[in-house]
Amino acid sequence: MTGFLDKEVFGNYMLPSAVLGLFVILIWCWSTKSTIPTVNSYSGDIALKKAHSEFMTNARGLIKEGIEKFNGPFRIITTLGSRVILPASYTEWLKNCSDLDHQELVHDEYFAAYPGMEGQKVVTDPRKILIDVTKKKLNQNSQCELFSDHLAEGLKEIWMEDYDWQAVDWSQHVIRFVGRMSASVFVGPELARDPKWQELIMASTLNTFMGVRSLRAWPAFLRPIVHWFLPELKQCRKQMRLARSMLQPIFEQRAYSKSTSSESHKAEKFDDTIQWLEEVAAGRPYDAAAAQIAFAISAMHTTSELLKQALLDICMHPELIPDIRYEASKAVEDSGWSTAGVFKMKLLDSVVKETQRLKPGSLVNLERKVLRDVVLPNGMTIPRGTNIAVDSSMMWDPAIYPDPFVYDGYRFLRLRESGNTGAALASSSPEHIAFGIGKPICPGRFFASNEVKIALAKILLTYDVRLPEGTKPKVVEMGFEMLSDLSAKLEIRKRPGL
Ligand code: HEM
Repeated sequence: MTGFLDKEVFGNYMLPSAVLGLFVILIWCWSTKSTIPTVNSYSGDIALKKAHSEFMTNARGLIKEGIEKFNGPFRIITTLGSRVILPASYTEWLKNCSDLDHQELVHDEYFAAYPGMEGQKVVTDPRKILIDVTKKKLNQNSQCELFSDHLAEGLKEIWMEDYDWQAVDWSQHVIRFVGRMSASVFVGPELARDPKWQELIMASTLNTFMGVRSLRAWPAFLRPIVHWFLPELKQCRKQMRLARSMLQPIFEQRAYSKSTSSESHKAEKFDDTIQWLEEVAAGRPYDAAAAQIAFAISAMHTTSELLKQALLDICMHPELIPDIRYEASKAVEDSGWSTAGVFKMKLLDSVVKETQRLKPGSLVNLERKVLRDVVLPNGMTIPRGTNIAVDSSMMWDPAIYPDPFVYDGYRFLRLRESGNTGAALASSSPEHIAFGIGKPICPGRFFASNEVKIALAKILLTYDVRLPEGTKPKVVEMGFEMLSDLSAKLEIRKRPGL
C-alpha cells in the first residue's frame, strides 16, 4: 500500500515538479549565461580548439573586440574555462564589492590543492598568516641594506669587475639577483648565500609556473590524474621535499636556541620571515617550509619581470641614465641604502612605474571569484562561481596618459610633482592597477618597489649598461600574460674609476 502511494505521489507530483524544476534551472542558466556575450565562440568549435588558440595567440585582440562590440562586460573562453572581462570603468565598483574574492580564484587556478603546490596553499590560506607577515614586516630600513649588500655580492660574482664590455644573459641573471636579494629577507643572509638554496628557489618558482601552465592545458576532469605524471609537477613535489630537508635543521636549531635561552642568555633574534611567520602565527599551526616556497613564488617572477623590463627600457632610452645616476648617488650620499634614500629616487620611481604601465604582468588584472550572484552597475547579473577580471587598458588610455604608447620616463615624476598621490610606484589607483586594488592589493608592493629601485640604482652606479647593437627587446604575449623578451641580453662593463 505504502509502495503504491509512493509511486502515485512520485508519478503525479514529484516527477512533474522535478521536470519543471529542471526546466526552470535550465532557463535560468541560459538567461544568466546569455546576458554576457562571448567574444571567441565560433560555430562548430565544439572542442574549443579555435577558441583556445585565439586566446593564446590573440588575447589583446579579443579584449579589444569585446570592448568595441559589446560596450560592457563580455566573456572570453580561456584555457581555464570562460572568464568574464569587465571594462576598466568597473574598477571602482569591483574595489567596493564584498561578494568577490581573490584568494579562492588563486586557489583554484593555481591548483593549490595538488601535492607539490603547497606554496599556493599557504598564499591562499584564509587565515592570511603569510599575507599579514608581508603587510606588517616587509618594509624596514634594514631590508634596503640587505638588498644592497646581497646585490653587490651577486654583481661581483656573476657580472664580475671587467672594465671591458662583455655580453651577459640578462634574462637569467635578473632571476639570480632578485632571488638572492629577496632570500636575504625571507630566509636570512646565511641561506640566501647558499647556492643550493638559490638554485632551489629559482627552479621551484619556474616549475610552479610551468606546472600551472601544463596542468591548464589538460581538461579539468583529467587533472586529478595527470598531475601525478607531469614532469613539472613531479619536480615541484621533489623541490618541496628538498626545501623541507634544507629548512628543517634551521627550524630545529632556532627552536633549540629558544628553549635553552634564559634571562642571562637571550635567544638569538632573527630578522627574517622564518621568525616573523612564527610571531604572526602565534601558536597556530602552519607549514613553515611551504611558506618559504610561497614567498619565493609570490616575489620572484613578478619582481624579476619588472626589474628586467625596467632596465631594458632604460637601455632603450639611455638619455635617462645620467639623471638617474645623479639622483641615486645624491640620495645614497644623503640617506644611505635606506627607505629614506630609496624614497628620494623619484625619477627612478617614475621610470619603473612607466615600465609597469606599458608592460604590467597581464592584459587583465583584479582577478576575482564571484562568491554570491552579483548585479553589475549596468544591471547584468553575474552568477556565483564566475571568474572575473578587469581589462588593463586604462593604462594605455590616451584620455588618462597622453601618447599612451610612448615610453616617457618622466611621466609619473611630473604627475607626482603636480600633486597626484597615486603616481608613486607603490601606490595603486584605478588608472594604474599593476599591483592590484582593494582588499587583496599586493601586500609586497613596497618590498618589491624598494628591491627593484635599489637594484637599478646599484647596477647603474656600478656598471655601464647597453643593449647589444641591432637588438630591440620585444614583449611577448601569451594568453593574458605579458612577458618581457624571453632571451634578452645586455652588454656591461664596470664603470671606469670605480
Ligand atoms: C613587481 C612585483 C609584484 C607585482 C607586480 C605584484 C602584483 C600583485 C597583484 C596584481 C596581486 C593581486 C592584487 C589584486 O588582485 O588586487 C598581488 C597579490 C599578492 N602579492 Fe604581489 N606583486 C609583486 C610582488 C610581490 C612580493 C615581493 C610579494 C611578497 C613578498 C607579494 C605577495 C603577494 C601576495 C601574498 C598577494 C595575495 C594578496 C591577497 O590575496 O590578499 N607580491 N600581487
